[in-house]
Amino acid sequence: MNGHPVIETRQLVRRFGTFTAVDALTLSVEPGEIFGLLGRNGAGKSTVIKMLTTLLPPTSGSATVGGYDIVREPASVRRCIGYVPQALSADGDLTGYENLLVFAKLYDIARGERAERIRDSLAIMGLSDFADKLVKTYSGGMIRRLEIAQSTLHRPRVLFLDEPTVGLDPVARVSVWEQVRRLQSQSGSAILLTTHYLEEAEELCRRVAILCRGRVAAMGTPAELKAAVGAGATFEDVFERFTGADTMLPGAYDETSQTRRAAHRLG
Ligand SMILES: Nc1ncnc2c1ncn2[C@@H]1O[C@H](COP(=O)(O)OP(=O)(O)OP(=O)(O)O)[C@@H](O)[C@H]1O
Repeated sequence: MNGHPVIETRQLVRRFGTFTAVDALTLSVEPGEIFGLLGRNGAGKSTVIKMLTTLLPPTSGSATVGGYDIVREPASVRRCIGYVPQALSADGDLTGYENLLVFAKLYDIARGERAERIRDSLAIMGLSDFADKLVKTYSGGMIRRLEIAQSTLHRPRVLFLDEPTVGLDPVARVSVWEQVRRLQSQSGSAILLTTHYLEEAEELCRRVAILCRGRVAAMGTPAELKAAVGAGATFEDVFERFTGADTMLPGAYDETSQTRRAAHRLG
Protein backbone atom coordinates (compact mmCIF):
# COMPACT_ATOMS: atom_id res chain seq x y z
CA MET A 1 0.00 0.00 0.00
CA ASN A 2 2.43 2.66 -1.07
CA GLY A 3 2.51 5.24 -3.81
CA HIS A 4 0.16 8.14 -4.33
CA PRO A 5 -3.40 7.89 -3.08
CA VAL A 6 -5.83 6.79 -5.79
CA ILE A 7 -8.53 8.93 -4.24
CA GLU A 8 -7.83 12.18 -2.47
CA THR A 9 -10.46 14.68 -1.40
CA ARG A 10 -9.82 18.06 0.19
CA GLN A 11 -12.57 19.93 1.97
CA LEU A 12 -15.10 18.55 -0.49
CA VAL A 13 -18.55 20.10 -0.11
CA ARG A 14 -21.89 19.47 -1.81
CA ARG A 15 -24.91 21.57 -1.06
CA PHE A 16 -28.47 21.14 -2.31
CA GLY A 17 -29.95 24.62 -1.89
CA THR A 18 -29.15 25.58 1.67
CA PHE A 19 -28.76 21.97 2.80
CA THR A 20 -25.19 20.67 3.11
CA ALA A 21 -25.15 16.97 2.18
CA VAL A 22 -21.35 16.58 2.23
CA ASP A 23 -19.43 18.91 4.50
CA ALA A 24 -15.68 19.49 4.15
CA LEU A 25 -14.80 15.88 3.39
CA THR A 26 -11.06 15.21 3.47
CA LEU A 27 -9.87 11.66 2.96
CA SER A 28 -7.50 9.55 0.93
CA VAL A 29 -7.61 5.99 -0.32
CA GLU A 30 -4.42 4.09 -1.09
CA PRO A 31 -3.83 1.91 -4.17
CA GLY A 32 -5.36 -1.52 -3.66
CA GLU A 33 -7.17 -0.54 -0.47
CA ILE A 34 -10.77 -1.53 0.26
CA PHE A 35 -12.24 1.54 1.96
CA GLY A 36 -15.75 1.74 3.43
CA LEU A 37 -18.05 4.75 3.76
CA LEU A 38 -20.54 4.17 6.55
CA GLY A 39 -23.34 6.26 7.95
CA ARG A 40 -27.05 6.33 8.56
CA ASN A 41 -29.55 7.01 5.79
CA GLY A 42 -28.96 10.46 4.40
CA ALA A 43 -25.43 10.78 5.83
CA GLY A 44 -24.07 11.69 2.40
CA LYS A 45 -22.45 8.44 1.24
CA SER A 46 -24.03 8.27 -2.23
CA THR A 47 -23.42 11.97 -2.78
CA VAL A 48 -19.70 11.40 -2.16
CA ILE A 49 -19.68 8.56 -4.69
CA LYS A 50 -21.59 10.64 -7.25
CA MET A 51 -19.04 13.45 -6.96
CA LEU A 52 -16.05 11.11 -7.20
CA THR A 53 -17.50 9.36 -10.25
CA THR A 54 -18.08 12.81 -11.87
CA LEU A 55 -21.86 12.43 -11.94
CA LEU A 56 -22.40 15.40 -9.64
CA PRO A 57 -20.23 18.52 -9.44
CA PRO A 58 -18.98 19.53 -6.00
CA THR A 59 -20.05 22.89 -4.59
CA SER A 60 -16.53 23.55 -3.33
CA GLY A 61 -13.32 21.80 -2.35
CA SER A 62 -11.42 19.46 -4.63
CA ALA A 63 -10.73 15.81 -5.30
CA THR A 64 -8.58 13.62 -7.50
CA VAL A 65 -9.30 10.06 -8.59
CA GLY A 66 -6.47 8.10 -10.21
CA GLY A 67 -4.50 11.35 -10.05
CA TYR A 68 -7.09 13.24 -12.17
CA ASP A 69 -9.10 16.20 -10.98
CA ILE A 70 -12.82 15.37 -10.85
CA VAL A 71 -13.83 18.82 -12.11
CA ARG A 72 -11.09 19.64 -14.61
CA GLU A 73 -10.42 16.12 -15.97
CA PRO A 74 -13.70 14.21 -15.74
CA ALA A 75 -13.12 12.13 -18.90
CA SER A 76 -9.79 10.85 -17.55
CA VAL A 77 -11.41 10.06 -14.21
CA ARG A 78 -14.15 8.07 -15.95
CA ARG A 79 -11.62 6.04 -17.90
CA CYS A 80 -9.88 4.77 -14.76
CA ILE A 81 -12.92 3.95 -12.63
CA GLY A 82 -15.63 1.34 -12.45
CA TYR A 83 -18.98 2.13 -10.82
CA VAL A 84 -21.71 -0.19 -9.64
CA PRO A 85 -24.68 1.99 -8.69
CA GLN A 86 -27.43 0.99 -6.28
CA ALA A 87 -29.89 0.77 -9.16
CA LEU A 88 -30.03 -2.26 -11.37
CA SER A 89 -27.62 -2.08 -14.29
CA ALA A 90 -27.89 -5.57 -15.86
CA ASP A 91 -30.44 -6.44 -18.56
CA GLY A 92 -32.56 -9.44 -17.59
CA ASP A 93 -33.42 -10.34 -21.16
CA LEU A 94 -29.78 -10.84 -22.13
CA THR A 95 -27.42 -13.58 -21.00
CA GLY A 96 -24.54 -12.85 -18.65
CA TYR A 97 -22.14 -13.02 -21.59
CA GLU A 98 -24.25 -10.65 -23.68
CA ASN A 99 -24.47 -8.13 -20.85
CA LEU A 100 -20.70 -8.18 -20.55
CA LEU A 101 -20.31 -7.79 -24.30
CA VAL A 102 -22.35 -4.58 -24.17
CA PHE A 103 -19.96 -3.20 -21.57
CA ALA A 104 -16.89 -4.44 -23.44
CA LYS A 105 -18.04 -2.35 -26.41
CA LEU A 106 -18.90 0.58 -24.17
CA TYR A 107 -15.39 0.52 -22.70
CA ASP A 108 -13.87 0.26 -26.17
CA ILE A 109 -12.10 -3.02 -25.46
CA ALA A 110 -10.54 -4.23 -28.72
CA ARG A 111 -12.71 -6.74 -30.57
CA GLY A 112 -10.03 -9.45 -30.45
CA GLU A 113 -9.69 -9.15 -26.66
CA ARG A 114 -13.35 -9.07 -25.71
CA ALA A 115 -14.07 -12.80 -25.43
CA GLU A 116 -11.07 -13.45 -23.21
CA ARG A 117 -11.75 -10.45 -20.96
CA ILE A 118 -15.36 -11.54 -20.56
CA ARG A 119 -14.36 -15.11 -19.73
CA ASP A 120 -11.82 -13.85 -17.15
CA SER A 121 -14.39 -11.56 -15.55
CA LEU A 122 -16.99 -14.31 -15.37
CA ALA A 123 -14.43 -16.62 -13.77
CA ILE A 124 -13.34 -14.06 -11.15
CA MET A 125 -16.98 -13.51 -10.21
CA GLY A 126 -17.76 -17.23 -10.09
CA LEU A 127 -20.21 -17.05 -13.00
CA SER A 128 -18.50 -19.11 -15.70
CA ASP A 129 -21.18 -21.81 -15.63
CA PHE A 130 -23.95 -19.25 -16.08
CA ALA A 131 -22.52 -17.24 -18.98
CA ASP A 132 -25.19 -18.37 -21.42
CA LYS A 133 -28.18 -18.21 -19.08
CA LEU A 134 -30.60 -15.28 -19.19
CA VAL A 135 -29.91 -12.86 -16.34
CA LYS A 136 -33.56 -12.94 -15.29
CA THR A 137 -32.92 -16.50 -14.11
CA TYR A 138 -30.01 -15.37 -11.87
CA SER A 139 -30.29 -14.95 -8.09
CA GLY A 140 -29.84 -11.46 -6.60
CA GLY A 141 -26.27 -12.31 -5.56
CA MET A 142 -25.39 -13.53 -9.04
CA ILE A 143 -26.79 -10.34 -10.59
CA ARG A 144 -24.67 -8.26 -8.22
CA ARG A 145 -21.60 -10.25 -9.16
CA LEU A 146 -22.40 -9.81 -12.85
CA GLU A 147 -22.74 -6.06 -12.34
CA ILE A 148 -19.33 -6.00 -10.65
CA ALA A 149 -17.91 -7.97 -13.60
CA GLN A 150 -19.47 -5.44 -16.00
CA SER A 151 -17.89 -2.52 -14.17
CA THR A 152 -14.42 -4.04 -14.01
CA LEU A 153 -14.01 -5.37 -17.58
CA HIS A 154 -11.73 -2.46 -18.42
CA ARG A 155 -9.59 -3.17 -15.30
CA PRO A 156 -10.19 0.11 -13.51
CA ARG A 157 -7.76 1.37 -10.88
CA VAL A 158 -10.65 2.35 -8.65
CA LEU A 159 -13.97 0.61 -8.24
CA PHE A 160 -16.96 2.29 -6.59
CA LEU A 161 -19.61 0.00 -5.12
CA ASP A 162 -22.73 1.71 -3.77
CA GLU A 163 -24.29 -0.73 -1.29
CA PRO A 164 -23.12 -3.87 -3.09
CA THR A 165 -25.09 -6.32 -0.96
CA VAL A 166 -28.27 -4.46 -0.05
CA GLY A 167 -31.29 -6.75 -0.23
CA LEU A 168 -29.23 -9.95 -0.50
CA ASP A 169 -29.62 -12.86 1.88
CA PRO A 170 -26.64 -13.64 4.15
CA VAL A 171 -25.33 -16.46 1.94
CA ALA A 172 -25.44 -14.32 -1.21
CA ARG A 173 -23.86 -11.46 0.71
CA VAL A 174 -20.89 -13.60 1.72
CA SER A 175 -20.47 -14.79 -1.87
CA VAL A 176 -20.30 -11.17 -3.04
CA TRP A 177 -17.68 -10.41 -0.35
CA GLU A 178 -15.60 -13.39 -1.44
CA GLN A 179 -15.64 -12.29 -5.06
CA VAL A 180 -14.89 -8.66 -4.17
CA ARG A 181 -11.87 -9.80 -2.17
CA ARG A 182 -10.76 -12.05 -4.99
CA LEU A 183 -11.15 -9.24 -7.49
CA GLN A 184 -9.14 -6.90 -5.30
CA SER A 185 -6.32 -9.40 -4.78
CA GLN A 186 -6.13 -10.32 -8.48
CA SER A 187 -6.54 -6.87 -9.99
CA GLY A 188 -5.03 -4.70 -7.27
CA SER A 189 -7.84 -2.16 -7.82
CA ALA A 190 -8.76 0.09 -4.93
CA ILE A 191 -12.38 -0.27 -3.90
CA LEU A 192 -14.53 2.37 -2.26
CA LEU A 193 -17.82 0.95 -1.05
CA THR A 194 -20.78 2.19 0.90
CA THR A 195 -22.68 -0.17 3.12
CA HIS A 196 -25.25 -0.34 5.87
CA TYR A 197 -23.94 -3.68 7.03
CA LEU A 198 -21.42 -3.16 9.78
CA GLU A 199 -20.16 -6.74 9.69
CA GLU A 200 -19.54 -6.29 5.97
CA ALA A 201 -17.43 -3.21 6.58
CA GLU A 202 -15.53 -4.88 9.38
CA GLU A 203 -14.94 -7.99 7.31
CA LEU A 204 -13.98 -6.38 4.01
CA CYS A 205 -12.56 -2.93 4.60
CA ARG A 206 -9.04 -2.08 5.61
CA ARG A 207 -10.23 1.35 6.69
CA VAL A 208 -13.60 3.04 7.03
CA ALA A 209 -14.92 6.57 7.38
CA ILE A 210 -18.10 7.01 9.38
CA LEU A 211 -20.15 9.93 8.07
CA CYS A 212 -22.65 11.77 10.19
CA ARG A 213 -24.68 14.53 8.56
CA GLY A 214 -22.13 14.86 5.79
CA ARG A 215 -19.09 15.12 8.04
CA VAL A 216 -16.45 12.54 8.87
CA ALA A 217 -17.17 11.53 12.46
CA ALA A 218 -14.44 8.88 12.59
CA MET A 219 -11.88 7.31 10.28
CA GLY A 220 -9.46 4.40 10.68
CA THR A 221 -9.20 0.64 10.65
CA PRO A 222 -12.08 -1.17 12.34
CA ALA A 223 -9.63 -2.32 15.04
CA GLU A 224 -8.43 1.26 15.67
CA LEU A 225 -11.97 2.55 15.94
CA LYS A 226 -13.01 -0.19 18.36
CA ALA A 227 -9.93 0.49 20.49
CA ALA A 228 -10.76 4.22 20.49
CA VAL A 229 -14.24 3.52 21.85
CA GLY A 230 -12.95 1.30 24.62
CA ALA A 231 -11.93 -2.17 25.69
CA GLY A 232 -14.39 -4.80 24.51
CA ALA A 233 -16.19 -2.39 22.15
CA THR A 234 -17.88 -3.96 19.13
CA PHE A 235 -18.11 -2.34 15.73
CA GLU A 236 -21.80 -1.68 16.46
CA ASP A 237 -20.66 0.30 19.53
CA VAL A 238 -18.33 2.29 17.30
CA PHE A 239 -21.13 3.08 14.86
CA GLU A 240 -23.52 4.13 17.59
CA ARG A 241 -20.91 6.29 19.27
CA PHE A 242 -20.06 8.20 16.11
CA THR A 243 -23.50 8.49 14.55
CA GLY A 244 -25.47 9.02 17.74
CA ALA A 245 -27.78 6.25 16.53
CA ASP A 246 -30.62 5.43 18.85
CA THR A 247 -32.62 3.21 16.53
CA MET A 248 -29.73 1.21 15.17
CA LEU A 249 -30.18 -2.53 14.85
CA PRO A 250 -27.04 -4.67 14.84
CA GLY A 251 -25.85 -5.20 11.29
CA ALA A 252 -28.40 -3.27 9.29
CA TYR A 253 -31.15 -0.73 9.59
CA ASP A 254 -33.92 0.68 7.54
CA GLU A 255 -33.44 -2.29 5.31
CA THR A 256 -36.98 -2.27 4.06
CA SER A 257 -36.69 1.05 2.34
CA GLN A 258 -33.35 0.09 0.89
CA THR A 259 -34.03 -3.45 -0.13
CA ARG A 260 -33.33 -3.95 -3.71
CA ARG A 261 -35.06 -7.06 -4.86
CA ALA A 262 -33.09 -7.18 -8.05
CA ALA A 263 -34.02 -10.68 -9.11
CA HIS A 264 -37.67 -9.99 -8.45
CA ARG A 265 -37.66 -6.79 -10.46
CA LEU A 266 -36.08 -8.55 -13.37
CA GLY A 267 -38.53 -11.43 -13.36
N1 LIG B 1 -30.53 15.78 -5.73
C1 LIG B 1 -30.78 16.08 -4.46
N2 LIG B 1 -31.52 17.15 -4.13
C2 LIG B 1 -31.75 17.48 -2.84
N3 LIG B 1 -31.28 16.77 -1.79
C3 LIG B 1 -30.54 15.69 -2.05
C4 LIG B 1 -30.26 15.28 -3.39
N4 LIG B 1 -29.48 14.15 -3.35
C5 LIG B 1 -29.32 13.87 -2.03
N5 LIG B 1 -29.93 14.79 -1.26
C6 LIG B 1 -29.96 14.82 0.21
O1 LIG B 1 -28.62 14.77 0.66
C7 LIG B 1 -28.54 13.95 1.82
C8 LIG B 1 -27.52 12.87 1.59
O2 LIG B 1 -28.04 11.94 0.64
P1 LIG B 1 -27.23 10.65 0.20
O3 LIG B 1 -28.09 9.94 -0.79
O4 LIG B 1 -25.87 11.03 -0.19
O5 LIG B 1 -27.18 9.86 1.57
P2 LIG B 1 -26.73 8.37 1.84
O6 LIG B 1 -25.81 8.40 3.02
O7 LIG B 1 -26.21 7.75 0.60
O8 LIG B 1 -28.11 7.71 2.26
P3 LIG B 1 -28.68 6.24 2.02
O9 LIG B 1 -27.95 5.40 3.00
O10 LIG B 1 -30.13 6.40 2.36
O11 LIG B 1 -28.42 5.87 0.58
C9 LIG B 1 -29.94 13.42 2.09
O12 LIG B 1 -30.55 14.24 3.07
C10 LIG B 1 -30.63 13.58 0.76
O13 LIG B 1 -32.02 13.79 0.93
